[in-house]
Amino acid sequence: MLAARNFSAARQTLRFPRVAPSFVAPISQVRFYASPAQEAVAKFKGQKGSDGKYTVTLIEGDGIGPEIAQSVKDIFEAAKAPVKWESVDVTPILKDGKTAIPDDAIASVRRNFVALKGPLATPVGKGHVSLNLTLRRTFNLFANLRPCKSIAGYKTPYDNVDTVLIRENTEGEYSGIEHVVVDGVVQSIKLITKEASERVLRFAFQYAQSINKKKVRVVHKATIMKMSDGLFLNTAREIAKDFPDVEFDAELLDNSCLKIVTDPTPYNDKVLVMPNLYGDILSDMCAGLIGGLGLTPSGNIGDECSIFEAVHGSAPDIAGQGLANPTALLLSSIMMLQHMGLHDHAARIQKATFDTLAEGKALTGDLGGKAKTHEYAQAIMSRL
Ligand SMILES: NC(=O)C1=CN([C@@H]2O[C@H](COP(=O)(O)OP(=O)(O)OC[C@H]3O[C@@H](n4cnc5c(N)ncnc54)[C@H](O)[C@@H]3O)[C@@H](O)[C@H]2O)C=CC1
Ligand SMILES: O=C(O)CCC(=O)C(=O)O
Ligand SMILES: [Mg+2]
Repeated sequence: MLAARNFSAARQTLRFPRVAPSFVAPISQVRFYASPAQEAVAKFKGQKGSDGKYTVTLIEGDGIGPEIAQSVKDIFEAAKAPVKWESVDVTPILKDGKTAIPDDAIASVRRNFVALKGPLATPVGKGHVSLNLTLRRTFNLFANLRPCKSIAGYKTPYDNVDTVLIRENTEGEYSGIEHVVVDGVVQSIKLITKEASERVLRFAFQYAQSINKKKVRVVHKATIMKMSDGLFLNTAREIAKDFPDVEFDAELLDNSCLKIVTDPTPYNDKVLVMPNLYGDILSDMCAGLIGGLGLTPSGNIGDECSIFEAVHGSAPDIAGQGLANPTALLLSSIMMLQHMGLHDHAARIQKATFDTLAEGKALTGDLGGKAKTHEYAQAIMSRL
């Protein structure tokens, strides 16, 4: 028992090593999601309404979803962001025997071209397939962009983490194609296609160029999955020829994990691109380097529509208690504003957020503070 308590105390110290905000990098000017690659790949097609606002689909999600979505709505209102939310219900329906997203929700995203999404829980073992994956597939959101940057003022073992991870978002190990071969033997199929690989790899190179990262690195396990990861890697080698000014190399996934947690700084000049599950796992790992899942945003990018969401899930352990950190969803909404070309609003909200974090007076519990979700949001709003 004592050992368990000591372990828990040590873990708290490791996870929440707060110090005075001595480390202040010029992060508030950083654009998480630069637009040039977006312009090339998936230009935002939404139009302002007669009220001067863009309509954005809002999927509040499960667990902490409604709490963090409320913070984003409050902050957008305080910042006078020209956004009108259209809330939709994505409780799954059965269509032709398969789990599907309700038609109204699909129509809303198609009409608005952009959505902000809270986390959606997936039952373990039995039950419906992941609605997150279903959404990504429905709208062909082929690239999941997951930037992860140190937060000024929040001290972690590494001060200057700046990883950019791009995850193939529609197939791979997430395909969910499984069957029983015979009793006691199941098979799960990792599906990799050249078409989906090409799309996400091309996006990775374009994105690297647009944010002035010099290198693209494929993270893979083609030593073991010679055909599937082999196809992904070989496709990357082909695509790399179209981008002679971007250096290209590859690394085995297990080695990447070791190296990133040992010292993430050599990854600052690279964009990492990889099959679906590797990106899922590595992005949570990278979040751990900067203070946890409360801080990392993402964008699911497609040709037509794009959906922005936090890297984290529904956090059932803290749901409904006002303990959630809304920063990850807020940074995702900032990526969304940038995607929509609303750069001034994005920059204002981003500055207010990073200044609040750097000051350190109103932090949520995951960052070692005592503020409730709405109190932290209020602190951001007071700077707008
Ligand atoms: N894109 C999505 O919608 C995702 C959905 N999920 C789903 O979420 C459910 C829960 O999954 P878990 O493994 O528990 O992962 P999780 O990401 O929900 O939570 C992991 C840990 O991080 C903490 N955490 C997460 N977000 C936080 C925030 N904003 N502020 C403070 N602490 C935060 C949680 O309290 C928990 O201790 C599952 O049903 C899973 O399928 C998981 C990941 C992504
Ligand atoms: O769909 C899910 O349940 C999990 C999704 C996930 O972990 C992710 O998108 O990072
Ligand atoms: Mg995940």
